[in-house]
Amino acid sequence: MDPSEPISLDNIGALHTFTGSTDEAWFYLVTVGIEAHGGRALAAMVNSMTAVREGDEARVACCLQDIDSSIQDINRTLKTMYDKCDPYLFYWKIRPYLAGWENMSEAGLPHGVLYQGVDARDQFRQYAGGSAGQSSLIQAFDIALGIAHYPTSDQWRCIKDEEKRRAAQGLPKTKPSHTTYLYGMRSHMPGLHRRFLEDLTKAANLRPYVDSVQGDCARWYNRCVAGLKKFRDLHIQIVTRYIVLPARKGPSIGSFSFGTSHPDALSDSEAPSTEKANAPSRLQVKVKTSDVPEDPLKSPRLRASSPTSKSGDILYPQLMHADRIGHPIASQPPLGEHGIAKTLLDPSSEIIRGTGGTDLMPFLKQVRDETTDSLIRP
Ligand code: HEM
Repeated sequence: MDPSEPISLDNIGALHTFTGSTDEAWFYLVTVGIEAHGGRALAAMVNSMTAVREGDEARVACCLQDIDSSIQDINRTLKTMYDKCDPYLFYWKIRPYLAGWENMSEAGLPHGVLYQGVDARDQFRQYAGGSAGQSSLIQAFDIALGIAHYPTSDQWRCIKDEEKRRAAQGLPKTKPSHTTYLYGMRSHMPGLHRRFLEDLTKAANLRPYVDSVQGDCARWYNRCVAGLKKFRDLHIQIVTRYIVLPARKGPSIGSFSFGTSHPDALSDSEAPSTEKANAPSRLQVKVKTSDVPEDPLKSPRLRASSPTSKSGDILYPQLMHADRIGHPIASQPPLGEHGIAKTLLDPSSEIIRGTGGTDLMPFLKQVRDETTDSLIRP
């Protein structure tokens, strides 16, 4: 980056990537570009809250206008993902490095990954993969605008297990508002970002104020909410192109490429419904639960190897069930046919997981709809 120039997509580059591809670099750079546009919105959020406390209606409207303009820039930047990041390459080549190993039992990692030689005792660890769900910027918009999120049914199941565990250990129950996936992602943020979100939550006063004064404030407030809803619509379209469709299609080269039609061609109504997104796949391979070891310590077979050849394919090292010395296990369906996002143990459910382990389409749609719910009615 040239420090004398502003942070923009033309002025930043990636020093390191897993794959050495420009597609991977672009995936990170677009995210950075979005964060850069968000900077001025953060200042406007804090400013607007002070203005509310001082009862300065005109200033509140002005700050909301700044927030709106930053969201518009963010949305324009998000759309550029298609320009230099190919969905097929993303799903099959880049994403395995980002997938993580938390809530990934369905992908064959019921206990996470065995860390050997890291500390005295070899143990399984579970870590969520990298996701821009860990962006403190987007959560800051939600907090400032008073947009509330709730656990999904999928998360409730995890919460119930967690509650049982806590009860067994005599620990108090978790707080409901602290049990959403988005809240959990805060533990992956830098500490100061997390603290900022906590402080912002304590200070948040915009929505009730705007609701009481209406007028210009409500108009700009609703534009901000509509902008954030648009962000989530665009993001759902991206997830459809980059995860849902490749996961459904399987690794046939040429299925998606730079020839992919522009996202604008995929209208909101064309974004897949939950039912469509979860429809049975052509490449679905049934796996018996009995095929999967109860205790992977006794039967480890999830070591890296090749999905396509015995000698190993360095493009997809994480995608193959293999024995301890890396020989593919013939009776296991190679994860390479599905990608790490797909459920394997319960093909009838056809859940597609995000890198954070969410049942992603229902989750993303719920978050989008919760955004719309906070529009202020006159
Ligand atoms: C190829 C591009 C992208 C893909 C495939 C993608 C995929 C996903 C997935 C699967 C999730 C669900 C959570 C999980 O389990 O990981 C998610 C969440 C999220 N992503 Fe992305 N993402 C992409 C780009 C971006 C970018 C550039 C941003 C910008 C900040 C972003 C922001 C978010 C946010 C904020 C969430 C949390 C849900 C929400 O607040 O709406 N994503 N993403």
